[in-house]
Amino acid sequence: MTTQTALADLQTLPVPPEVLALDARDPLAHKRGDFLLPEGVIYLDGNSLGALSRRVAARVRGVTEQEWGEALIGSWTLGAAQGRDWMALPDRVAAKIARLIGAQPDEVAVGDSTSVNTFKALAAALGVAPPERRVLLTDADNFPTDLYVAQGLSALLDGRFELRRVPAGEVGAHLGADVAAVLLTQVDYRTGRCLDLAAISAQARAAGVLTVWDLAHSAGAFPVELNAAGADFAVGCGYKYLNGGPGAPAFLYVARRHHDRAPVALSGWMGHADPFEMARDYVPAPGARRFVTGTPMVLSLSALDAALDAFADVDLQVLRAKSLALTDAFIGWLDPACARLSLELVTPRGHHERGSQVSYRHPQAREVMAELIAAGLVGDFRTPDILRFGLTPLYHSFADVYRAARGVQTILEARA
Ligand SMILES: Cc1ncc(COP(=O)(O)O)c(C=O)c1O
Ligand SMILES: Nc1ccccc1C(=O)C[C@H](N)C(=O)O
Repeated sequence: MTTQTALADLQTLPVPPEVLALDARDPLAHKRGDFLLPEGVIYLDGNSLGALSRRVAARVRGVTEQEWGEALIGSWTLGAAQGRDWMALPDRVAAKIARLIGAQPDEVAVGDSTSVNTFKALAAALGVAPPERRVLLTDADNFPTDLYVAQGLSALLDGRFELRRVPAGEVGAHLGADVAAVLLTQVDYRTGRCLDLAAISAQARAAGVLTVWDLAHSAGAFPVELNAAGADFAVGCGYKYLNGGPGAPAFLYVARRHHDRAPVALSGWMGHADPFEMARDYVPAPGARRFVTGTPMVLSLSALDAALDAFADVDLQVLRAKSLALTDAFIGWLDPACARLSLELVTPRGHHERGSQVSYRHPQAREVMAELIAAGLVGDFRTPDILRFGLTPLYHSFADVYRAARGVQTILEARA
């Protein structure tokens, strides 16, 4: 039997009653109906590109056809009166994201990519750090864009800051008197390992080091408490767990205490206190809005705005509990077969150390993932040997996860 045939009926694979019982008790089960997931696919890649929700599809149509097509320029200038406040979109979206990351609405700026916001955050952090601190500390295995942006900024600043890369687990030991800021991604994109944001932020603060958190794999996956942790800066993606769509605008968090001191590296007119005054000199808008650079990306901001409504009635503790239950279940269903199938779990088993994904090492990970995807089980391969499965508590059922675990097992058994 080929693996394709073995997996042909994955979507309809019978699910044991105890798994169905988990779905029957799932307080978020009704959320799945909000999403337009393709037939015949089990999609475990919401940590790369979140799924399309119905309200996003409808909103994008409305913004395109009515707000743009019919009202044209009026949607900028007459917007508020007609409920089409394009100019206020970044702030409206910021307020929705703020709730998910434990921040105040005026501490969040929305727009640009995560990479660009990482640049803004690092420049702001280095700008408020005491001048004698000359090291920018980061995880040696950080996501590439974080490393590249840090390298680029360090070069731009003529090497005034040394980029020091250490293993994530050793960051605490490197928070010395020469360190200005530390850039960390909370959830490792390969392994799904989650750093203790509160503990590290507290430790950094005690050492006089500013924190810059990349929440790409955190925001919308579980509650983040930036204010409570005393975190300084953070960035994150709009298109992963927030489901804002491909290339969705990203966010930047700047703690209030830094607003009036932190330099705005990309000081554009849309972060000006009064853009249409067309003044010669930059005067920052109040709060984090000053970090918005150019014209709001209306189509993609509208999509993200609509996508975020899926979270409006969601208790984030419930979201976290379901995420952990899903990842626990997936790990548990595959555990007995791991040794036989050369799968090595690289995601931590401890709840406090886990994001919302499960990753395994496998010697033929690239080929295995290609087969899984061809069979309708979509996860990711990440170099050099990682199989990665993103579990999203808003739209996954325990039945999906059961079938996915069976699918992985079937493919690997057929190869063995
Ligand atoms: C940790 C992390 N940071 C940043 C990014 C992406 O940044 P950008 O949206 O600028 O491509 C990703 C994924 O693409 C990521 O996983
Ligand atoms: N933005 C993308 C564009 C194309 C393909 C993947 C991405 C991802 O986001 C990858 C993700 N950051 C990851 O953790 O692997």
